[in-house]
Amino acid sequence: MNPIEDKDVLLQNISSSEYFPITYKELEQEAKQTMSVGGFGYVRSGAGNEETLRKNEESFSKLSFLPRFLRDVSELDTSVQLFGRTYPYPIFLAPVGMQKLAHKEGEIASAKAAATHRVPFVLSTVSSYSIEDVANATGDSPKWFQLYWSNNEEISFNMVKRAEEAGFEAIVLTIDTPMLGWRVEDIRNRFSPLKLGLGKANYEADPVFLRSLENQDAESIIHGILNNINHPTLNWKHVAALKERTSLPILLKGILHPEDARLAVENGIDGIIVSNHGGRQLDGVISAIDALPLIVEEVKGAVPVLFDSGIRRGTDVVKALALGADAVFIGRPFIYGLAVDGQNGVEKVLANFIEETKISISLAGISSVKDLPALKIVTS
Ligand SMILES: Cc1cc2nc3c(=O)[nH]c(=O)nc-3n(C[C@H](O)[C@H](O)[C@H](O)COP(=O)(O)O)c2cc1C
Ligand SMILES: CCCCCCC(=O)C(=O)O
Repeated sequence: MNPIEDKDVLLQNISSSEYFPITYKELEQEAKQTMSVGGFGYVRSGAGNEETLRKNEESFSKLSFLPRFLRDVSELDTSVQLFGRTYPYPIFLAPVGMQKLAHKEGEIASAKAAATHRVPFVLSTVSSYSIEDVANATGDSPKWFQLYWSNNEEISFNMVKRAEEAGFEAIVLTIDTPMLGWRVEDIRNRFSPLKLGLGKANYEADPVFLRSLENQDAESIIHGILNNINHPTLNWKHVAALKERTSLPILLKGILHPEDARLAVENGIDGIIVSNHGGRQLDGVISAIDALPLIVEEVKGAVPVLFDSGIRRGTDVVKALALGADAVFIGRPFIYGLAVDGQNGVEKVLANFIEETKISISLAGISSVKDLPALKIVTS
């Protein structure tokens, strides 16, 4: 594929009479206009003093490319192979719960937008539409399921079984959220989406969860979710038990310490997602991009290493791949696109990411995503 062959997206951006924000800051500003104060605050904010949220972006700015020239960059291969499948770009959509906060069509709109680009969509456990709703709306497009462990582990196993039956292709177990971080903005806004019942679709559709309740009225369902969603006992034994219950690849999301990466490989995990949850969990942790090379060095190619937290534009995608990530997830930027213009907004955000990524790889003198680890990056 010629990197500048498909100029439609760029031309659309330049010639369209309808304004659509391009940069992250512009997207954030536009999204703010369409969302409730509590909803926007929930998406935008990080934990504590937002040190990590800021660091995630600042660390990217400190990385500089050392590009190569006089190489033929007329053809570009952006595809990536993971778990026996080929995806057209190294860009996926991160699991983000309760997307109705951004748009009434929530995950259905985002998943359809991902499908138009054949980009994998990761459905959160606490989504506003269920596993089955999203599967029915998106056919055979690539989808993964993100699992928040339930204290009643049979609920976890049943959700994974439902995802498997609905055609989801991988399970992402989030390990950095045994409980919610200290979210100052939400406390200030008195905003608790789970207490409002915004993330209940997968629970309401789960017979094992419903059977675990004494009553099945709205209040009991929310109470049941809250009893299960904080899961401080989660440990490696649960990971082993999960492995026994599914044949799908399992990725652990939230790894920052090389030792945990080593344990993940030892425990037969299929993939690692280096992430600090977008600075929403433990404030003061290392920026995810600074943690990435440590994990890549430890894992030595034994399993794919994926990345999220702080990706704001195509050059960030290229930096993460150059530092050894096999693919990256976009979080807040696509949620802002969803808030601004539903499915269309997510499609545009993705199109802009894809175009800027393609242009940046070529300008760095590289012709294939697989060769990006050869691109030199310095800290300045
Ligand atoms: C509003 C919001 C909700 C999120 N919900 C989930 C979730 O349900 N499960 C999960 O594993 N991560 C969740 N995340 C974290 C994302 O998957 C991802 O790690 C994070 O957004 C990356 O940071 P970035 O948005 O700054 O790029 C959420 C993030 C946001 C902003
Ligand atoms: C205790 C888990 C609640 C998760 C809520 C969704 C999420 O991950 C977030 O960052 O917010």
